[in-house]
Amino acid sequence: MPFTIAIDGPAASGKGTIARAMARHFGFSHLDTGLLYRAVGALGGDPIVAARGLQPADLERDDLRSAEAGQAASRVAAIPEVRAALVDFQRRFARSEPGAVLDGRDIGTVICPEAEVKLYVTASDQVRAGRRALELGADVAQILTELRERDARDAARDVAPMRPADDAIMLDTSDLTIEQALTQAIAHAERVRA
Ligand SMILES: Nc1ncnc2c1ncn2[C@@H]1O[C@H](COP(=O)(O)OP(=O)(O)O)[C@@H](O)[C@H]1O
Ligand SMILES: Nc1ccn([C@@H]2O[C@H](COP(=O)(O)OP(=O)(O)O)[C@@H](O)[C@H]2O)c(=O)n1
Repeated sequence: MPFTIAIDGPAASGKGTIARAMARHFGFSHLDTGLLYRAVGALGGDPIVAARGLQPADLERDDLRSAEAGQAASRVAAIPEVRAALVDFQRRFARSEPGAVLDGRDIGTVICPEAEVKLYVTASDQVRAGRRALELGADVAQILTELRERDARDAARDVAPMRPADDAIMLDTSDLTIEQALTQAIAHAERVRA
């Protein structure tokens, strides 16, 4: 039976960093599900058509990491038909052998409610904006506004809103280094696996 690790949380909380490193640690596959929504937003045109026809090459575009692509992703991610078109691919990926790590907003609640490990990664708004601003070489105040707007939209939408699963372990990385956050995340998963 494959082992699934579901990691959710708001923008720039550190979930991708933790997901990638956990996948490396356990020898699992990793899927950054935010990239699916970023690609649908970046493709333009009818987002439902774009989601239904999404190709692996669409995830390789070099314009997916920008703040604009994040906003476009968050808008198309509120469309039920867009989300529905992406479910099967994510669920299939989650069953990769010997295991998979998926990070996003609805992995523990909707995509993989049966995941063996569920983490909800958070950090204060200020810390998250500081990290993302550093990464993008952008203005912190502007990034803070963008993150808050996106988080509010992601949490308020009717379909698969961003929220911790009832059985998720909360991990606040505000005052943790990447190594400290990772040590806690791996320790939890090792306990579940044992
Ligand atoms: N615990 C941490 N301490 C300091 N910086 C972190 C931590 N976790 C992540 N980062 C940095 O913050 C930025 C955003 O992290 P990322 O994993 O991309 O977040 P998310 O996937 O939640 O958007 C990256 O530059 C990453 O190196
Ligand atoms: N499982 C997911 C993943 C992302 N998303 C949407 O896609 C947007 C971009 O996600 P992301 O994970 O790439 O964003 P960051 O947290 O890296 O900034 C989010 O703001 C959500 O609107 C989603 O709705 N469900």
